[in-house]
Amino acid sequence: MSETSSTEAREPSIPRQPGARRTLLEVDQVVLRFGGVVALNDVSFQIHEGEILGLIGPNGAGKTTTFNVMTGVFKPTSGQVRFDGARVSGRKPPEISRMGISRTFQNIRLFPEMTALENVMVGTDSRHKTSVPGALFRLYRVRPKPEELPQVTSDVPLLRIWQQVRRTCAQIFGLSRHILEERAAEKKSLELLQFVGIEGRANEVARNLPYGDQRRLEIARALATEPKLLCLDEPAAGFNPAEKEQLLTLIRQIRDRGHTVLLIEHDMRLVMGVTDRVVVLEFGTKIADGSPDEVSRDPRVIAAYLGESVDAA
Ligand SMILES: Nc1ncnc2c1ncn2[C@@H]1O[C@H](COP(=O)(O)OP(=O)(O)OP(=O)(O)O)[C@@H](O)[C@H]1O
Repeated sequence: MSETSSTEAREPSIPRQPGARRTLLEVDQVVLRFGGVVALNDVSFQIHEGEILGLIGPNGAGKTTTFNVMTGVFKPTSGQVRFDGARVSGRKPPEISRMGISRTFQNIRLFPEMTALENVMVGTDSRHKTSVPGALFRLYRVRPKPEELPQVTSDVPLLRIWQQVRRTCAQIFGLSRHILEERAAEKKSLELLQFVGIEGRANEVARNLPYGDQRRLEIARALATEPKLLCLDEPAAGFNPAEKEQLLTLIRQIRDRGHTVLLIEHDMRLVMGVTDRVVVLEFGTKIADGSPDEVSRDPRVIAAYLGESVDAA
């Protein structure tokens, strides 16, 4: 399980109301200034374990900036973010990823020359135990499980003997932990490609994939880090209605796999259809926090969306 390396920053556990879900992430009075621009103005909200929380607001409201503060890209001017009882603010993005927060980007950021499978395998790296020297020099050997041993399958006598020798050596001397981790990563990555519905594209180079598949691939890569909290930044951008419908189902399935989800999205039908709760920002300030139904009837939210009802927006 992801555990922070330093214990000194561990905060007292966040109080929990009887019967209430555990608070997984807490944004606490966060202010972020870029020179004279106040991008986030005393923003506070919580994300509960197992929920799908929508983060909405008009353009420039501060949604992506909130993601960036949560994932360590920006350090808040004041206030802090706590995740799973530990302070996030001030940590580097890779460390925050290991703590269990993962994200996708508004503008897709894949490794364009790598295959879909390789892109997802990169995501599994943060969970590997073997260091670079350990991998290069095969420093660590572990006793493999029976199914991990080299198989003896050939009918050609000489080849069969060679396979038998390899199997016996693996039984006696063990196998490189790096090799076993790579094999497990490949298996897990293939399963994730299947989960997001693009297993047939595993060996295609990412830049050649259709746009919708690139978005799904980003989600698979983010899931490969085994996040407790997955942050999706406008995952439906550029999707047609049928693709949005599939995405809605996928987001629910992600939650059902045990991940908590934070969703930034402009498509209100999607937000209202999939979220349990919605936080609304306007000009860097939180103006509403409630169920999709409550928020869509909130006069301040309606005014923020230029007088239209949220459904219409
Ligand atoms: N690196 C930066 N430097 C200066 N100002 C920034 C920076 N990043 C964001 N801002 C400003 O912070 C404010 C919030 O921007 P942000 O991108 O978080 O909004 P958003 O709600 O995600 O908008 P959109 O829906 O258009 O993506 C905007 O005024 C933006 O110009």
